[in-house]
Amino acid sequence: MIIDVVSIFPEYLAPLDLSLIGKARRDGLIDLRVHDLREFAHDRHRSVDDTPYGGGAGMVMKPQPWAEALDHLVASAPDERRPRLVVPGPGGVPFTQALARELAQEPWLAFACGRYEGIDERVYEHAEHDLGLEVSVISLGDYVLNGGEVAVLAMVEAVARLVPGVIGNAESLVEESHEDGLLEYPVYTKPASWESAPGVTREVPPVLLSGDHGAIAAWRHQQRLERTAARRPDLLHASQAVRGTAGAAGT
Ligand SMILES: COc1cccc(COC(=O)c2cn[nH]c2)c1
Repeated sequence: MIIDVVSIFPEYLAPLDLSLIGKARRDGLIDLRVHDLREFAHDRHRSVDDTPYGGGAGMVMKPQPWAEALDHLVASAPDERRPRLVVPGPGGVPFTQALARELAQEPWLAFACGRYEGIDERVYEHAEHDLGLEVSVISLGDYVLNGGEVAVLAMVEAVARLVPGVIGNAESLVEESHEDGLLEYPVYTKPASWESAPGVTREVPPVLLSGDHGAIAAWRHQQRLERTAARRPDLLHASQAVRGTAGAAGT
């Protein structure tokens, strides 16, 4: 998988050199390239933003530097291949584990890190209609960051770890939160009996020490249901909603 990231703060993406993602890059599983948007701004101040037409507070990112950066990425491709363009933004579709799985199937992703009040809309039009890119505006959540870099760190980590070979134990990818619509069960490790404070001992649930794998699986599933009901009832209702409509249709 090829991942390009364009940002006015390329050093923000340095953490992607670390740990599992860094190893995946060294192993050649992921080819990640970070580009400084200012390389494509040619005026004396290498400006990438200007005041918004129509008025309003803040600044908007100019179209030309972005268009030149995207043109450069596409031109760098050896053949007709095109990246899928992802623009993290508060106005995007929700980033979910399902969308991470979808992006992990893409051979080439390009992330555009917006800042200020956003990127001139004509950049999205240029990418889609002049470059023929699929453009996805994706939101991490309903809050506003100063720029897309932090969102890209999260999205790249969520996507890259799904690329075969990046995570050694593929087993651990299966039983995770959101893989099947439920949150994960509580986990424990040694010691079985732990003195958490003077005179206070905390035990591991006995079922987990029983060796009865059926009982353990049942307990874990029950824990997942209880946690999801408590913390994410929307996830439960979503699945019930689907069942409900199916039920209605089936009546
Ligand atoms: C594309 O233009 C902009 C403008 C401003 C900030 C950002 C960064 O993204 C977010 O703020 C965000 C991402 N998910 N939830 C919030 C992008």
